[in-house]
Amino acid sequence: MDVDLVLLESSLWVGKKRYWAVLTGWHFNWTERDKKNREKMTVSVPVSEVVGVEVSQRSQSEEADREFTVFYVKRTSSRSSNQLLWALGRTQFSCPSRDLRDQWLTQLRMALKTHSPSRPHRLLVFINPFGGKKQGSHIYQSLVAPLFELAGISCHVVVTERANQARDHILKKDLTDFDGVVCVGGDGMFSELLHGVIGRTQQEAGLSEHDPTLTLQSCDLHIGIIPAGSTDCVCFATVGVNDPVTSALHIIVGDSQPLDVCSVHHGSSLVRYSVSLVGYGFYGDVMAESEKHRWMGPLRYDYSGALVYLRNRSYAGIVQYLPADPQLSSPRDKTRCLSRCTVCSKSTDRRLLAQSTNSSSLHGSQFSSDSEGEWVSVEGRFKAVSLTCMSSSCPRSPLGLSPSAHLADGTGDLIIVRDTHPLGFLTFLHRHTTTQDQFDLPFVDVHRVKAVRFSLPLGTEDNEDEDEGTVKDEGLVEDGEALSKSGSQQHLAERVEERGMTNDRSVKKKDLSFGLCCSKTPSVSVWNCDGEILPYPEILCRVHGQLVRLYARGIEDRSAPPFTNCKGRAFLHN
Ligand SMILES: CCCCCCCCCCCCC/C=C/[C@@H](O)[C@H](COP(=O)(O)O)NC(=O)CCCCC
Ligand SMILES: Nc1ncnc2c1ncn2[C@@H]1O[C@H](COP(=O)(O)OP(=O)(O)O)[C@@H](O)[C@H]1O
Ligand SMILES: [Ca+2]
Repeated sequence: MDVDLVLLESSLWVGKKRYWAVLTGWHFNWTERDKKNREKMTVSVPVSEVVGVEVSQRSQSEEADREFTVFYVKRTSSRSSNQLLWALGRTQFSCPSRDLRDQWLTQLRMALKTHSPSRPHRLLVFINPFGGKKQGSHIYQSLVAPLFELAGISCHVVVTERANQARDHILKKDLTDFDGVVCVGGDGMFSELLHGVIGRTQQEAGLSEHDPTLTLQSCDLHIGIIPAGSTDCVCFATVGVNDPVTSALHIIVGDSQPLDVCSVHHGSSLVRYSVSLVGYGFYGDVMAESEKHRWMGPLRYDYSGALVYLRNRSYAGIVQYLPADPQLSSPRDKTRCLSRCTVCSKSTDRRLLAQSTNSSSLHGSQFSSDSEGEWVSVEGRFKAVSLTCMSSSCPRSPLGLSPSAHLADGTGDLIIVRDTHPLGFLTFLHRHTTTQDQFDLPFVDVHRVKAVRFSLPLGTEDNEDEDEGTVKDEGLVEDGEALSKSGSQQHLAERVEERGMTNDRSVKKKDLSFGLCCSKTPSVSVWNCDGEILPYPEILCRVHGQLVRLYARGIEDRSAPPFTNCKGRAFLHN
């Protein structure tokens, strides 16, 4: 166990008040002392949450030469939503002498280096100028860049000019020197970084992303998200709030949150990765519809949601799933995955143990779905079939698609909403916006799973006019191009283009939502994969535990302070 040794202590002044300041390896505390030297309130900042230390910016004077300012993470509540935000706290201290000020500066900076070693020094930042309300560049320049500068982080900034530029950059360019990659944008922009980072890591490890049975190499390069998109679900579900300053501070302090990732395959090819939503039926139709209304900004989802709801469609399908171990957790256990989650920690322990006992290392080893248990099959008509690796909470749905899902337990939650009357489905949807249990409905089932397969019943008219065989042999599909292993790429690319399967969501494509104007009700829907539309109804999804790491720490439990008062005095949380 680490001993909290005192590195430096002295009397310091803040304004006209005198404090006794103590720096240990882990905390910087300052306690007010009254004239009789009695201790009053203590403010305590974990060293890991100190953003930076500066000498006084005031013009040179003897007084200014004795001052230094400490910048640190300060927790506040948002007035409108009562969510926990992080802001920049600052306290200016005055020392009895310049020598002592220099000692404080040296010791604080040294403590930061030694006790907060995972901080990034150099970041590659991608800004999508068209995401959400098109505020990405402004948000970065006005709120984030000054904080990174204060923390001594140097950044290479790329303002994207096309979809997939960020992904391609990460896949192809030299990234030596970068500690992490950051996106300023929405879930689509995050997805670009996700694909870049996972793809690059597998290339370097010599692993094929196309084989769903292979255990992929987990990625070292961290991903940061500055929310500036429409849903910003990944940020909300991993930080607890969509606030650029809060996210920038999590990046600065070098937080590290492992995240489960689902790989989505069609035939023998990887189609995409997902962390939040792989959804068929309602969510697929909403995404397809919303692309026609992108000009509305984030409101396009509310509008399209209402339109799709009114269409009242359901789709036939066969859902098969591989259940996760029910002893470990359940999607109905009413728990929440919070910072330092024990369910996720146990999953980390199991992974470490597996790595240490498997001499050939876990990575690259085969996931045998046979030895992983029995597949369960459900056939029927569904309003929606969704798989999420995490809660997928977002401002529209503060507890999310699956409130008890875990960020890093190696499982996903499969939510099956069978065909029901419109009012029932409305109740289900509406419960996403309240604290009522959306799974406590007779037409809804939820399962914690390791893998899911979806297929169409024999004889279903797949509104894809062409032969399935051609598609099956082709590869990873992105933005209308087939990044494939083999096959008639041009043919597939044309088909994808025709149906509007594109990653460039700012470009309006041909209607693929089979709107109200069509006389024939479609028998198949599309998949919404973290906001991208997939060109195949028949897919296989596999959850990869803790495949990537974000600059986040999960949602902080407001009832538990981030540090403990070991000396039993009255503490004021910063
Ligand atoms: C009567 C009230 C109905 C309210 C329904 C609320 C259900 C909300 C669940 C939202 C889950 C969101 C999961 C995240 C998905 C994102 O990856 C995706 C792309 O986001 P972005 O790149 O920021 O545009 N967003 C969606 O799929 C939006 C779904 C909206 C459904 C109404
Ligand atoms: N410069 C650009 N022009 C057009 N599309 C872009 C650009 N940069 C990124 N994109 C794409 O825009 C899509 C949506 O971006 P995102 O930042 O997620 O915003 P939103 O949340 O509003 O959908 C992403 O899928 C991304 O690939
Ligand atoms: Ca999970």
